[in-house]
Amino acid sequence: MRSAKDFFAPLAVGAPAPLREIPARPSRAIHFFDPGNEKMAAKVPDMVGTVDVLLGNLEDAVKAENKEISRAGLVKIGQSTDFGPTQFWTRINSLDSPWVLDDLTTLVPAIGDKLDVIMVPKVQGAEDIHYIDRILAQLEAKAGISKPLQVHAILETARGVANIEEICAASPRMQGLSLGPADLAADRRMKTTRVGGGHPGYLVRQDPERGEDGVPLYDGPRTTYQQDLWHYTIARMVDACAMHGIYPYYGPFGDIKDTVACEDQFRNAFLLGCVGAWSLHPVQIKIANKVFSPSVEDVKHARRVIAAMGDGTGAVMLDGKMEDDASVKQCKVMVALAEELAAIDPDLKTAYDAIVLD
Ligand SMILES: CC(=O)SCCNC(=O)CCNC(=O)[C@H](O)C(C)(C)COP(=O)(O)OP(=O)(O)OC[C@H]1O[C@@H](n2cnc3c(N)ncnc32)[C@H](O)[C@@H]1OP(=O)(O)O
Ligand SMILES: O=CC(=O)O
Ligand SMILES: [Mg+2]
Repeated sequence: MRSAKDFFAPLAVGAPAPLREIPARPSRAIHFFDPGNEKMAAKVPDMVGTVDVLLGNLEDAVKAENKEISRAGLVKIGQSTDFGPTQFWTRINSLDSPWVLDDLTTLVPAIGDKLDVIMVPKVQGAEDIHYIDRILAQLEAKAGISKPLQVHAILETARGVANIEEICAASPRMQGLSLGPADLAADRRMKTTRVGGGHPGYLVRQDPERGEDGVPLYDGPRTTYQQDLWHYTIARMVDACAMHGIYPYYGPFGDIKDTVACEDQFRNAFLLGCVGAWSLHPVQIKIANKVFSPSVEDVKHARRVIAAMGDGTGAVMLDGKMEDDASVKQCKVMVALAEELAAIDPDLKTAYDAIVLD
């Protein structure tokens, strides 16, 4: 572990100084595209400004024989696109793969000044982040890059979950974590074959009714309630990220056609503290943008509480409910997010500006 005094020192002579704080940039949808797929790649320039993050994916979902084509496609897109307000990320291949070294040594010199964040899959522990941290510093120094690249780790191994705090704390480059439910399910030997989302078998059942003699009637009808397979991991990820000042994200939802369940999964993540989710198909961008933007009703309520609370101390009654120092802090989280999003999303700005406090 590095000492506190050299934590923010560059790891290579000539590399940019690490960031002291990770900027809170809107990232409601991290939209995945394969830069080697001509049809998808052709859509990228027109998607700028419609999505918070465009991510050129080089890892899983890119066939082994296409890895070089996708990498070259990403360089071309990076060099020829003006990303404006949209962040530009990539997901590199895993650290044990034959492609990752070429990913890094190609991408950083060619488009390192355009890339905001490098997503690293299958991170197991701090040692993986330390490896990336040093090599990025060397490549940034060689390429004369002035803005440090940030690093995002996918939480998709059991060891990664066990080491989550040390991963978050491993480098000042750490921007956030995403849940990777597909690889994590495989690594944990969970018995779901889905890419994220729920499972009808993971449920609790209503207690049986009792007869007049008090004996349970086990053969009567009983409602079942499907539970969230990912609750524990998402909550753990949110705490680790909040503790380290970085950002948690829900990952992929593979049932592209089930837009309703996708919205539910994203909303659960939003309510628990995530700032965004992955979009695998254009249809999921709209869902993420909606879910991860506070509703007009929530922003209105938050503003009313803040107004009613004056200096933010004490307790008041509003609509029959007690509000105090703690609830005003919750409301400030909501309003701060609304303000960040309004700054980049004109429709949201109009909707939030139209709020009139009763
Ligand atoms: C577990 C994990 O690691 S998840 C992360 C890795 N997976 C990914 O990145 C998957 C990314 N997405 C995809 O590959 C595709 O969306 C698929 C395979 C899921 C579905 O693809 P398709 O069957 O072609 O979808 P569909 O027919 O609805 O596509 C409609 C149009 O949107 C385009 N499109 C589909 N997905 C995307 C995308 N992610 N980005 C941009 N355009 C897209 C298609 O090229 C097609 O274009 P066209 O109208 O010009 O023909
Ligand atoms: O990479 C994502 C996953 O779910 O696996
Ligand atoms: Mg994965």
